[in-house]
Amino acid sequence: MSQTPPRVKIGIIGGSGLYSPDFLEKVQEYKIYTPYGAPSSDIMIGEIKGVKVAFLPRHGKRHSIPPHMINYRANIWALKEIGVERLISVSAVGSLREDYKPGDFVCTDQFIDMTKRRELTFYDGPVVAHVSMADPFCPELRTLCIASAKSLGITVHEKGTYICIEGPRFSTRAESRLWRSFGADIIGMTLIPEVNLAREARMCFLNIAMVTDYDVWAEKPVTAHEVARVMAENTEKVRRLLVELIPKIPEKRGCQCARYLDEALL
Ligand SMILES: CSC[C@H]1O[C@H](OP(=O)(O)O)[C@H](O)[C@@H]1O
Ligand SMILES: Nc1ncnc2[nH]cnc12
Repeated sequence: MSQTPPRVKIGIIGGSGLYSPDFLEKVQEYKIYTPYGAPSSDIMIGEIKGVKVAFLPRHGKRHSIPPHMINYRANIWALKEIGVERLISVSAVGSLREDYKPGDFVCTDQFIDMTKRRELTFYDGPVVAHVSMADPFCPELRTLCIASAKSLGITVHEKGTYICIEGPRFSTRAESRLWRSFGADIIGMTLIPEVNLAREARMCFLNIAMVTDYDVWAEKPVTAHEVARVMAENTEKVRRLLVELIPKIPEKRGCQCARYLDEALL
């Protein structure tokens, strides 16, 4: 393991089924210390077509960390520490509507937070921050992601509201019907507080959601094994999308993601 990590502007947080950066070249691992403790694993840094990329599996390399126990603050802090400005999070999600089918991708554009007991901010006082979350995802990265998916022939839904539940259990049928009535399109357990913390860290944030199941509003209840199986069948598409997308990301940011914090601090 190397000691001092290089500066890296693009980061990926892998979710269920995406535990290794085997789509990167020249990968090296770095241990990063944070004031919040250890991130989910060592940070792996490699390259795609000459572009440096950091990779971190949020559930750990062997999926040993459940969604409610992930140290989200340590993960975002560690990525910020090595220079990450643009963060791509990959998630397995259930579908809450018929036309978002298992195997489809969703470029998430909104979220609803139903989590209950997570550390939601880097600003616990005395410095107080209320960041705007009206538009939580980077418009530049979303446009590039949608274009890249289309160019590869991957079915991508250009919008989707992700409802984040506390987990680790799946929803009841009544809850699943309720989430649908809220207007949510997809469901998962990990977007919150990753996306909030990334904004507080002045990062651009993109969520690539891969539909693995129809949750439980449809007839058959979802199981963790089903999610893992569908994700395993589709991770190759995720890898191809990342390899297509990342070299297209411009060096300079043209969005306002880095500036939201300026208007948030009291
Ligand atoms: C393995 S089933 C539920 C699990 O899968 C999703 O993980 P991720 O968002 O990291 O891809 C979901 O949020 C749950 O954590
Ligand atoms: N149906 C579902 N509910 C919550 N998280 C999920 N991750 C994948 N499928 C899910």
